[in-house]
Amino acid sequence: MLKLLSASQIRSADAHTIQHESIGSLDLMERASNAFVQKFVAFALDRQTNISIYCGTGNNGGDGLAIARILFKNGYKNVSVKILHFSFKTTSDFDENLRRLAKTNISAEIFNEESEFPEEHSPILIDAILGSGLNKPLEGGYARWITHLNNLSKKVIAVDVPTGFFCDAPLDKNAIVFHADHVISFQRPKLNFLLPESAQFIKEFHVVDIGLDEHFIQAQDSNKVWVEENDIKAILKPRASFSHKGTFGHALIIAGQTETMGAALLSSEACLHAGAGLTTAFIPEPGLSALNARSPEVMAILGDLQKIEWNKFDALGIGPGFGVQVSSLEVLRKCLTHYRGPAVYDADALNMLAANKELFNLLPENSIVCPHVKEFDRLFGAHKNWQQRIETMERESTERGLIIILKNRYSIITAPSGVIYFNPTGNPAMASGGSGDVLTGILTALLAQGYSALQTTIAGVYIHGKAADELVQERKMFTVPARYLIKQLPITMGKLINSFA
Ligand SMILES: NC(=O)C1=CN([C@@H]2O[C@H](COP(=O)(O)OP(=O)(O)OC[C@H]3O[C@@H](n4cnc5c(N)ncnc54)[C@H](OP(=O)(O)O)[C@@H]3O)[C@@H](O)[C@H]2O)[C@@H](O)CC1
Ligand SMILES: Nc1ncnc2c1ncn2[C@@H]1O[C@H](COP(=O)(O)OP(=O)(O)O)[C@@H](O)[C@H]1O
Ligand SMILES: [K+]
Repeated sequence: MLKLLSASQIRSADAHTIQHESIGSLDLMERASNAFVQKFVAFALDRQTNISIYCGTGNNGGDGLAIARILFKNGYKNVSVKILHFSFKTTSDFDENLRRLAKTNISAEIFNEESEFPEEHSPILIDAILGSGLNKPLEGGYARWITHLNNLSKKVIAVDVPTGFFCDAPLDKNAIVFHADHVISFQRPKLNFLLPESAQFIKEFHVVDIGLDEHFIQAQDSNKVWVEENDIKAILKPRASFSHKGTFGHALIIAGQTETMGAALLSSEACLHAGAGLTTAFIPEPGLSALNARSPEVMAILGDLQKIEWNKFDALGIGPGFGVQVSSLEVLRKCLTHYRGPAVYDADALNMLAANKELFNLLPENSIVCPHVKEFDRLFGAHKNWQQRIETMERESTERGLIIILKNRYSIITAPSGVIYFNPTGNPAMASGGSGDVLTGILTALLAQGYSALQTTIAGVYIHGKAADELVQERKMFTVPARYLIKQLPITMGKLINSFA
């Protein structure tokens, strides 16, 4: 897992690396600029393309000047530099890179706040005006120039952080920010890249390693971490030779009503595919033929609550398509009072918990709750922004001992320990009804197999997104309906296990 750092912690990591690695700050800037260019070439395959690099006069601007020189050396001959010299202050590394640029044939123009805007013929703009040093919202000349540049509707690649974009403070939707098609960011994703409010400013971000001291970074005081594939490989265990269905637990999925039986089918089928030894679905009677037709491996308990032998099950998943009527509420109440094993609460189970706070207070420690944003706000109240939601889930997890998954592009997981995990996998092809039901099935299956609630959550959320990523990347699928996701699960899990051997 990689620790996520604030902008000021990254600055300390820069300073530490410079001090302890006998590398000058200028060399670090050169390294960062080289790393940027290595990634950038994929976005400008034609080396004849005109590229305009807009630079400020701080270190982000210094990067821009170095990038111009490195691109030129790499065969991009139509690179031009535009320096927005709005402040008398320059950094020494900016100054030195300006001297180095002067020795090349690259054209560089200087503008001040009042300058008229130059004609812009380049289809690609590189944003090296302001980076992580942003300390107040853009106004005056910066605001005027960025608004103008945004209106040109060019392809924009930002260096480290788009100009005007705060890395850590809550994003204002009316902020003036240089809108970026791609951000090539140094060493770590910045917190706000991972939150949906960034979508209006950034289409895609990429992170490049610039060789900052990883020991120093990992020792920083940050409770936010970025999950990596190796973490999942370390969690998942291969299946032992003499294992049998009893080894992998018996999962109970409580889901579905007549009109939403699909949710029960999807979650129980996902549970089966994610490796539960036995899966039983508690469903209303009209769903039986569909269940048998779709997943003959799955057993059923039909409608009658009294038939559930609670202590028979190693894991429970409740909620998908379950409804919030009195009979469902009765089942949920029974779960909370009669079932003592690990459990996942999703969808309508969460809606009922939101409407019946006394039941919410009965949730045992280490229960997994997996709301999407609407369910989250129903449970915990309205929030102004995602940073507030993160604060709430961190507090609720630590106070109640729960594991909370706030589902999104980068699903966020909070644990009773106070650690906040950001999941990297998943993609917009998953954005259709049923994807969440599959996640519930995966989580229940992992719990049944004996993984701890936290291991289950970190691995389950990762596998869910990774299966969809593989379908998009390897099979070029445009959308990934839930049933395809389910079929991919054993393949994805197999790769994660086998590549470790
Ligand atoms: N060794 C390293 O550290 C490395 C750093 N690297 C690069 O450096 C970048 C950070 O550079 P930076 O700290 O110089 O800040 P930058 O973003 O260029 O801003 C310049 C100055 O603008 C000012 N300012 C802020 N907000 C403002 C506003 N709204 N309106 C007007 N002015 C505003 C503020 O000055 P102040 O207001 O404090 O006087 C600020 O200092 C980082 O993103 C990466 O690209 C890499 O090369 C790797 C090695
Ligand atoms: N744009 C996206 N990028 C990544 N993951 C996504 C995206 N859209 C949806 N998902 C994932 O799909 C799932 C949707 O869950 P949910 O909203 O509960 O769906 P449903 O209840 O309809 O099954 C979540 O795990 C979410 O993270
Ligand atoms: K920038």
